[in-house]
Formats: sequence, C-alpha cells, structure tokens
Amino acid sequence: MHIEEKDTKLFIIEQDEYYQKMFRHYLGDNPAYQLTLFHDRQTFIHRLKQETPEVIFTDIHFTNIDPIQWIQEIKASCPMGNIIVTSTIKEPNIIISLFKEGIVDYIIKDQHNLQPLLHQSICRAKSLRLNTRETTSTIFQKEHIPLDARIRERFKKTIIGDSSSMEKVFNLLEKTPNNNITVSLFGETGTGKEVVAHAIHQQSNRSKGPFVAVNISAIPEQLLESELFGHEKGAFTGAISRRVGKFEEANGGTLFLDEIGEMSIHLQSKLLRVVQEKELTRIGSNETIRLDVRIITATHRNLSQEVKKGNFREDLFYRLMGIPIELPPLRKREDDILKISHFFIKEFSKENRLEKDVSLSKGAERKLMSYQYPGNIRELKAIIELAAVMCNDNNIREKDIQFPQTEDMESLILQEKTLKEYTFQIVEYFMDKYNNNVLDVAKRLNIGKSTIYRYLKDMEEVEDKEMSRL
Ligand SMILES: Nc1ncnc2c1ncn2[C@@H]1O[C@H](COP(=O)(O)OP(=O)(O)OP(=O)(O)O)[C@@H](O)[C@H]1O
Repeated sequence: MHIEEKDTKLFIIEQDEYYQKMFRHYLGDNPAYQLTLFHDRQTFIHRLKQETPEVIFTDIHFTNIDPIQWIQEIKASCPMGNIIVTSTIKEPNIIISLFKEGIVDYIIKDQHNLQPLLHQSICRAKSLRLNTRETTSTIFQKEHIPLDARIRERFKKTIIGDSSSMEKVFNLLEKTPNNNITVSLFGETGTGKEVVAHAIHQQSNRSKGPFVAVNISAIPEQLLESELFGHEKGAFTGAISRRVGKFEEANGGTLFLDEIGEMSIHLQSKLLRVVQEKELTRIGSNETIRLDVRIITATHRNLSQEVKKGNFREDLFYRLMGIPIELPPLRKREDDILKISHFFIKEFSKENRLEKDVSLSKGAERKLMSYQYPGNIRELKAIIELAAVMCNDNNIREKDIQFPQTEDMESLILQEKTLKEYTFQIVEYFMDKYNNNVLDVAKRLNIGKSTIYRYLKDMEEVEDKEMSRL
C-alpha cells in the first residue's frame, strides 16, 4: 500500500545534542514531516496530553526512569501515538519487553543507514494505523482492551488449547490479521510453531496468496541462497535453468522461515538487505524484483543468546522480531493435554473412516496427564495414534498408552505424588490391563484380593470427593 506522507506529525524526545541535530537533518528537512523536538521529559509529556502526533520517537535512556515505565507513561498520555524507540541500548531482553508493551519499532541509533530506517519505520507505523484502524499501541496484548472474539475463535479452530499460557498466545495472535507486521515464533520442537504460522497466514488479509515454508536447517548452506533468492541460468556451475526463489514464490503471501537461528552469518546479511529494502535480485541477475511478502520466523533457540554469542546478527534480530510469540511447552499446558488428545482421536477416527469414534478410558486419560512430553504436541499425537491403532473395541485403555521407555520412569517420578497416589496408579494400570479381574491383579502384584478391593474402594472415595468439589 502506498502511504501518503504529507503532514505527518512527528514528536521526538532526544536529550543528546548530536542526535537532535541528526534528527533535524534527516527528518526536519523533509516537507512531508511536521517535526517537534523535545529534550525535556515533562514538557514532552505535557504536550502529548494535548496533541496527538502520528509517530513518537523516543530514547529509553533517561535518568530515574525504567524503559518499560517510560513507554507506559507515553502510552497513557497519548494512546493513539505510534511509538518508535531509537536508542543505543542493544539489550535484547529489554527490546523484547518494549515490543510487548506495544512499541512499533526499535532502531539502533548508531547505525550508518539510519536515514532510510527512520523513514521506513514511519511508513510502517502509518500503515499499521491505516490497516488496523486501531492504535499501534494496542498491537500487543493488554488485558483491559476488549478482545476480538471472532478472530480468536477462528484461530482456535486450528490451534487447539484453552490453558492460561495459550490465552497469552491468542491475545497476540488476535493482533496479526490486518497488518503486515513480522511475527517471530519461539518454542521447543513440536510446540506448534508451523501450525501457528500457517494459521496467521490463513487468518490474514493475504490468505488468498501463497504460504511458503522453508526449513533453513534442512537445506545445505551452499544451496540455501539460491533456494531463498533464486538464480539465473548459468549463474554458477550447475545452474542449468532459471530458478525462482522462495521469496518470489511467496510474493503476495507469507514466507515462513523455520529454524531461522540456523542461518549462516553470511546469508543473514543478505536476508537483512532483502527485508529492509523489500526487494531482491536473483543470483546472476541485474533485475530488481519488488517484494510484498509477510515474514514469519520460528526457532527453537534462544535467539537473544545467539545474538550475545555473536551467532546471530543483532540488526537482523530486531528487524525480524515484530510480534514475538512464545509457544509454551506442553508440560506447561497441562489443561490442554486431554483437549488436544480428544482432537487427535477425532481426527484419527475421521481419517480412518471408523464407524464408531475411538474413546479414551479414565485410566488412559490419567496416564496421558502424567507424562512430561519432551517432544511436545508432536509426541502426544504419535502416542495417541499408536494407542488408537493398538486398542481393542475402539476404546483406548491405560495399557495402550505407551511412552518412550527412558522417559517413563523419570516422568513418573517428576510427578512427585504420594506413595498412596502411586499405589493407586499401579492398581489402576493393572486393573485396566487385566480387564478388571481382581484375582489376576492380586496374583500379579503378589498381594491379597481384599487389599485390591480396599484400594479400589479408597480410589472410589477419592474420585467421589473430587467430583463433589467440581
Ligand atoms: N495447537 C495445536 N493443535 C493441534 N495440533 C497441533 C497444535 N500444535 C501442534 N500441533 C500438531 O503437532 C505437530 C507438530 O507441530 P509443528 O510442526 O507446528 O511444531 P513445530 O514447533 O513447528 O516443530 P519443529 O520446531 O520441530 O519444526 C503437528 O502434527 C501439528 O499438526
């Protein structure tokens, strides 16, 4: 979308004289911008309460005030203003927290190409405003802001989960459909990063365009450049024909760069250029191709640590961050385990055209709840599918649920139950296994029949108590 730049009202608070001059030089001379520079915090806040600039540039390095508090103060004074932070502070954790507070962009001040970055940032802030028709300061979740339930419900059709940690994810996802902002997904393997990336595309105003996914770690380094950016015939040995890269393939749609943390530093700089300039040239070509692609990235790594270690370019990190969404591991989503299990069982029954849907016994449910799932949702899916194949009468019992041997004991111990609770679990397991034949179970566990009956009675009482509490 072309953004009309005439008379864009900019407020800039900057205490450093050198940078004040720089802002005046880079932005003040541009007739499209109406610039007001402040160096005093109080005057700045006072004016913000009276006027509404479209874009607010601020540093975060002020004495006696914490960066988050400062952004909150600006937002409280001018809820409609789009905040862009310009600072020399490069601490990734601070930057992520500021994005979560709702800033639109973060620009490191001491870069050589600052002028185009400032300009792009202003355009981006304005396009957000036009596209979303909401303040960019509400781009990120805030409990007190009414949430768009319809968008949330659409996301919930493919991303199963109701737990409180997922609610935070949905709060952020709600803010993605009507703009072009980059989304960066973090989370352990199997937590659903690709599912979420696809859902973002599906719910966005680009859903009619292509969704192209590239797994960076699956492509050998020497092929990745041409895979992403394409090449002309004869550009290098082996380039027997022209190849359109994934960026071009995704034009008009969404490009999902999975495992972005695995990209080499060399390619990172090329990617940065493409992301910043929104155009590329294929290897061996002079032609410039304009890009209109939304980028979603994912990684299982802690990227801010990778930045600190020098493995990931800090400028690219900031460029790609956009809306950062952390997908929680399944062990922190206990409330979702059964819901997702039932979802997979339904899918399984449908895919296999079963006349009667597979069901889960209470014992099986309890067993599913007892595990830690190092492989997250992918592992749960595999466990459920295996159980659905192994079970008799389309009813999954405890014995049908099989966890990898090595994790089994550890995961049992990690539950830190009482001895009585462990005993109940063992009795329940064998009752399930021996089709409720108390005699067989007593023999197997080498205890008297009456002891088993006593346990069963105790278990029933515990269950009744639990039920009456609900
Ligand atoms: N919330 C969810 N609801 C239903 N199914 C899900 C959900 N999240 C993930 N899945 C399923 O779990 C499996 C793993 O998901 P996905 O590939 O998106 O994970 P990932 O985080 O991208 O993994 P990796 O980091 O290994 O690439 C897929 O089969 C997917 O369909």
